[in-house]
Amino acid sequence: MKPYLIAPSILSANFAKLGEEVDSVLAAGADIVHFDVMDNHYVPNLTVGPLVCEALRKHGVTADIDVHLMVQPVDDLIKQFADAGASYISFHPEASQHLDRSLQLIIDSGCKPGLVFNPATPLHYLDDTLHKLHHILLMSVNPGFGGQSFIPQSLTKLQKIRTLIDNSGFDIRLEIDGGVKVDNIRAIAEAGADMFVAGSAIFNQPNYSQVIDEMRAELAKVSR
Ligand SMILES: O=C(CO)[C@@H](O)[C@H](O)COP(=O)(O)O
Repeated sequence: MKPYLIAPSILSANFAKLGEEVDSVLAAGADIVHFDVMDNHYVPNLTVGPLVCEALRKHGVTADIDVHLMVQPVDDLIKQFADAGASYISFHPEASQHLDRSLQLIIDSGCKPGLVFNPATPLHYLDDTLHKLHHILLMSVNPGFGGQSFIPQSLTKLQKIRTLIDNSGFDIRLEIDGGVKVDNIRAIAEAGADMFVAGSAIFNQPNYSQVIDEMRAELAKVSR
C-alpha cells in the first residue's frame, strides 16, 4: 500500500486569501492541494479555472495540485490546466465522449490521469481504462458542494474498487472525497482509500495542523 496522502479541498478555503490559505494548510502538514473545478453545467455550482491554478503556482506553491474537473465537456480544459501547473487531473467518465482520448490527453500533457466516480456511477468505466490510470477518485457525496455528509454506502464501493485495483496489478491510488472527517477517516482507510480529500473538516477549523495531526493519528491505527 502507498503512504497515505491528505489533500485539503480549496473549496472550503477563504478565496479572498487563497494563496495564504494554501500556504497555511501545507505548512500544517497537508501533502497535496485538491482543486475543485465546477462549471455550473455538469454540477450546479461554479468555482475556479486555470487562471487560479496558475496564480497559486506564481504565488509559490510547489506541492502537487490535484485538479478535479467537474465539467462537461472535458477535453478543452485539460491542456489549459496542464499549462497552468496542474499535477493530477481527473474527470468524470460519463462527462467525456471519448474516454480513452481524454485520458491520453492528460498523459500527453504531462499530468497524472484519474477517473472520478459519483456515488451511483457504475464501475464498468474501469473495464478498459485501469492501465492508464494514476488514481481513481470516489465521490462519497454527490458532487457540487462542500460540507455534505459522507454517504455510508461509499465504504462498500471503496472496497470494490480496492479489490479491482489489487487484482489488476496496476499501481493506482484510491482517493476519496466528500464528508471525510477525523471521526470517519480510519474506517475509510480500512475500506481501501489511500488519499483523503477534506474540505470543511480542515478549513472550517481555526487550527489546520491540529485537524491534520488528528487525521494522521487515526490513520496510524489502521493495520495494513
Ligand atoms: O468535490 C467536492 C464536492 O463536489 C469536494 O472536494 C468537497 O469540497 C469536499 O468537501 P467536504 O465534504 O470535505 O467539506
